[in-house]
Amino acid sequence: MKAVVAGASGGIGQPLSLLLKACPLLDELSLYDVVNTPGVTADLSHISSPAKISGYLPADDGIAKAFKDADVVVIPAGIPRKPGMTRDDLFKINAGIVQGLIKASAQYCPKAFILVISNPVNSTVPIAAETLKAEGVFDPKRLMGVTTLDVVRAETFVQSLTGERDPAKTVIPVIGGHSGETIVPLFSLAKPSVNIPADKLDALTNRVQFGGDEVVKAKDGAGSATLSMAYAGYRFTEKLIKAVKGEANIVEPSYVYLPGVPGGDAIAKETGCDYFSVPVTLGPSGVEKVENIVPNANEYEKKLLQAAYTGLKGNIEKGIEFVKNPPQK
Ligand SMILES: NC(=O)C1=CN([C@@H]2O[C@H](COP(=O)(O)OP(=O)(O)OC[C@H]3O[C@@H](n4cnc5c(N)ncnc54)[C@H](O)[C@@H]3O)[C@@H](O)[C@H]2O)C=CC1
Ligand SMILES: O=C([O-])CC(=O)C(=O)O
Repeated sequence: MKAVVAGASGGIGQPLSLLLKACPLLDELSLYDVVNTPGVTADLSHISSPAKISGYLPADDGIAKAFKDADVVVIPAGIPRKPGMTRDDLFKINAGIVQGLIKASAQYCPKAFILVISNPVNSTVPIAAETLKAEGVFDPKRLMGVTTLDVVRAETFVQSLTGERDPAKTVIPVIGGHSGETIVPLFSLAKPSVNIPADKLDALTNRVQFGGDEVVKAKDGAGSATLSMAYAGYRFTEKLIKAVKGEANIVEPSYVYLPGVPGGDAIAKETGCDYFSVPVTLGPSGVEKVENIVPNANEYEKKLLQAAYTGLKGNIEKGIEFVKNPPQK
């Protein structure tokens, strides 16, 4: 099992690479970035775990060597937000970065599972899908936008109300997209159920939707969530690897191309969105099936969902357009 991290020298890339280097399920870890991979690789190579590590820069066809025959490609490459920016403001720069890395995946590891972290996820995943389509290697079951940080935040923020010692023991589906109002936590479907006082629900929901802004503000110009994102990115990658290796009943929300995955058509019809984050059952071929929990949302959540659909449709269209009608240079 070989994983490649693209953007490995960054704020997310370094701690994510650390967690992956320590993961006993991996045989090979390859680090790719446009800067600093020799240092990060040398440092991580001293860790006594099974995964063999190698690092590459663009020179000497580094991207080909980095991606060659990878089973899993994780992409946290691209610029992060500064205060006052939306995730959509990152589109201009990150769209092209993601497209380039997806082209490399198509060329050097066409069967890899691709996990997209780079923002705006609502648009970068459609960019990835359209690029893979154009390269003739698109398998929707193998492309996943990483929205796990929203789930992790929902679990964490609700803990003050549940009093559970381990926040991750409460499973909360968070669906929709990955930005502001497109993020919809479904606390009414928490397992075990949680009792949220009516006067606390708005604030809790808003904190999950805008948790990213909280970190951007606190970092005060030095970027956005990196450590919690590395944790979340690792959590999703580890679940995928376990599922690929045959472990059953692994479910985690992820942002996927609905018309291409089992169970997705009904959700696309209901939401009017072709890309949506929903609980995904992971298996040896990636997305085994998706679960339509939208009808189970309560009235409060259904209102949130209406706002999410509107925002998402625009973000998705923008990503598709970027590939179909590339901006003139
Ligand atoms: N999906 C999610 O929940 C989250 C997504 N993000 C997003 O993740 C991305 C990365 O964030 P940070 O790590 O904080 O940024 P960063 O700036 O610290 O790191 C980004 C890295 O990407 C590298 N890079 C740039 N162009 C590249 C290319 N063409 N090929 C390979 N590497 C390239 C840079 O050299 C840098 O090392 C941002 O777009 C951010 O918005 C951040 C938090 C959560
Ligand atoms: O807020 C940002 O820009 C980074 C991000 O996606 C998150 O923390 O959820």
